[in-house]
Amino acid sequence: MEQTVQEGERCSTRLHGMASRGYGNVFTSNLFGSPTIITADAEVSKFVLQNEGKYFRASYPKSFVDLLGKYSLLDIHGELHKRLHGLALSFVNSSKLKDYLMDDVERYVQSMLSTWQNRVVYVQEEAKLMTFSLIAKQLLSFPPGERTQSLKNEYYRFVAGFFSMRISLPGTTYSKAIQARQNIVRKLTVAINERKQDKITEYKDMLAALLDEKDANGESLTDDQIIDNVLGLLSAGHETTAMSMTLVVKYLTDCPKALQQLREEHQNLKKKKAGESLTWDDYKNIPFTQNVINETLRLANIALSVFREATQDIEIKGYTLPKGWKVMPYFRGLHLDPALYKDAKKFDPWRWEERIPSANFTPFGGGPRLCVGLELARIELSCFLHHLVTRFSWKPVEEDYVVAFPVTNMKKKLPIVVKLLNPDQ
Ligand code: HEM
Repeated sequence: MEQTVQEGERCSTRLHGMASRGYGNVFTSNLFGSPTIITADAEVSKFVLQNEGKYFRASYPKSFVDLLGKYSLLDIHGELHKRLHGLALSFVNSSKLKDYLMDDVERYVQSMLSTWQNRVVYVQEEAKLMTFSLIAKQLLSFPPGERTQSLKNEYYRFVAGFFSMRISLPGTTYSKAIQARQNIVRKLTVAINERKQDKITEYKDMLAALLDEKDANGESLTDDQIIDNVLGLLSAGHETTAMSMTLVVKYLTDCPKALQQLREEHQNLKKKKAGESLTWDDYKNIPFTQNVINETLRLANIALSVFREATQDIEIKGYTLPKGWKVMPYFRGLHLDPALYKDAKKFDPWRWEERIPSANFTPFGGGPRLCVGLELARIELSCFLHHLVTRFSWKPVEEDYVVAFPVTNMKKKLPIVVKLLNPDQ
């Protein structure tokens, strides 16, 4: 029987209230001032993701668009989206990962971990610092140091604006974020101009790819388009991975059996010595590590949801989703649904030994907007885990817990103390 989803019909009206209300459902709310359908139903969510461009279009809150810019991947559609999505994807495809991006990851991970002994380490802080430096290197060839640091400082004022009230009065978080965006734009304009004057053509970074890009008529991208895309990748590509690194440490701390099995998998890799790099072949040969990563992504739900809008009335599973309504596939609801995952709130990497339907697991979204950096993220996590578990043991300094809204964070930034497994190394 056909149903039209009515406002307030089911469940909660506040996102963070949903965790206690049961899952596997379609219900409505009013978010960011718009009537919104929230779906934690695998079939409906998959339909929404797959039909991007047909019945749905990405539609992020105004504050996101103000900050990321009108040419960021999140807010472009149709042919331009297809072209720039393809370009971003080609920048982090498997052959580039294998040929040189994985080497960067190895270097940056090892450099971070080399400073972790004999002090309290706030994993969340360190991971964010490292992944920011890494993406700044991969996008812009910025070396670690002053230039990256100054970009990072502006970035953190900028990112604070995403979930703030859109109030443009002096001193508000939002207007500080807009100011930070302008500062970042200035820095990126300098980088573009330097590159245009530079005779060296050997850069292998995303900026080089964006500067070289031409459409069918031979037209290059404008500086505004390039800047918004760099900023989009900078935002999409580092805190997500850093938070996954942080949470995997938390989950392994609480599950010694998984830590033990993970450590053995890495120690057994062709009997590697601690400190030796993880190679591409190793990466393809660590199934338990991939299970740990999947389980971390499932439980952590770093991307809580994505934002879409129905472009026409559309019926799915007996529901009519009205044209113009916002639609949010809510990944936390999906990934913690006890009907889909037994003991859904338990960290259980062994559950991945059974096949789990792809519609039930969408940490990277799906359809035409599937995350372009998913393999880079998996490699960063694999290299991090490899060096962490083969070189160190650790203990939490104090109890810490996950804050899940509006973005996932550890309340105390996950303080740990780290010891070398083998002090003679
Ligand atoms: C654990 C880490 C990550 C998670 C959980 C994650 C999650 C997601 C999700 C859910 C989307 C879909 C957005 C939508 O449909 O509207 C997405 C898109 C995207 N991600 Fe990631 N991501 C991660 C890492 C990365 C990395 C490392 C990069 C950098 C290369 C990256 C770049 C992007 C880009 C550019 C998009 C936009 C794609 C488009 O709209 O065409 N992500 N990501």
